[in-house]
Amino acid sequence: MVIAVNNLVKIYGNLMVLDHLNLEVQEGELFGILGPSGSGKTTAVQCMLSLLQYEKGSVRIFDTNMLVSTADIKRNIGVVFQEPAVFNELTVYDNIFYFCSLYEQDKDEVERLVQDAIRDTGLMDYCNFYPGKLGEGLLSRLNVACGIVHKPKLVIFDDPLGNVEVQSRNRIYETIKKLNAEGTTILYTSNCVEEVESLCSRIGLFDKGRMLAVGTKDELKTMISIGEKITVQIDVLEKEIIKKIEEKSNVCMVSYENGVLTVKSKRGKSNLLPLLDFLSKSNIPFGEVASEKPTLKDVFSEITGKELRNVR
Ligand SMILES: Nc1ncnc2c1ncn2[C@@H]1O[C@H](COP(=O)(O)OP(=O)(O)OP(=O)(O)O)[C@@H](O)[C@H]1O
Repeated sequence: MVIAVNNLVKIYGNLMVLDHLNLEVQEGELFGILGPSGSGKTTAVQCMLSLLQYEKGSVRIFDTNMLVSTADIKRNIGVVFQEPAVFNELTVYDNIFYFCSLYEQDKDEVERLVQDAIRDTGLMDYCNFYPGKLGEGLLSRLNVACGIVHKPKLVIFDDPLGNVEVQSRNRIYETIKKLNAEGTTILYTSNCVEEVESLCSRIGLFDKGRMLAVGTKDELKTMISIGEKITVQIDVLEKEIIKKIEEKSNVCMVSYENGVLTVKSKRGKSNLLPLLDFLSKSNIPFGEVASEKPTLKDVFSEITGKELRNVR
């Protein structure tokens, strides 16, 4: 176990931000914490790293109690927050060099690690730039490079991307996947479903400071009742027909808005062919048809009743 969080409680005034949080991340995992804005993700990360004090509970990282004074395991942890933590008076190269030298004394080794980080984050053409001259995407890449340059065994990314443009976003995803493939354990927090779904091997659905469900994306999708979502374009649909569709076995939700019929059905046999057959027999002309499996967004909203942000 690389991270073991046990019954963590953090209170601000009357607000219990972390409500007996439990979390286990195993060696080699790319574990995602998916939760809406304000659910307590950053607070959880800061408590885990002993950057914040908490009321109750314990945090063990690499089998050691994580305390403010626990300096020796910090060498093995890299942290990337969304807000870039770099020096504006140092160039891109010097920033990465500085952060690496905090952990590594051997100059040649530092040089080698810095070159690796520059290559992995695609900053080769920007080594002599100052952070103030970089756009948001490149600044984010520099922030990542500074957090991972010393090749820690665990990297924690706390919603690192904000509104970063696609090219830098994809570059950072590639960097994270490569780190993980090389054996680095990763904890990644986000409120973006697509991001967590495509990156993470195991995901914890998180709200109000609690872990609601944990599993692979496929495991999480089997936890809800919806098995299939069908959408059909129909210009005009009478209420009577909608009622008949609602009455069909296996159907759990029907809506008709802006010329689109949506039918959600329970797991089991697909409803697609019977539905199209029913529409044809009822002489209802229809256009484009789509059938999709539930997404993590559906899982989250069924468990919490809340919507999560989708693709950025
Ligand atoms: N220093 C503080 N004092 C009081 N309340 C705080 C403090 N820091 C955070 N909070 C509150 O704790 C809750 C959780 O905040 P936190 O930043 O951990 O959430 P988050 O999930 O990381 O959100 P986001 O994705 O927007 O960063 C919020 O309601 C926030 O207002």
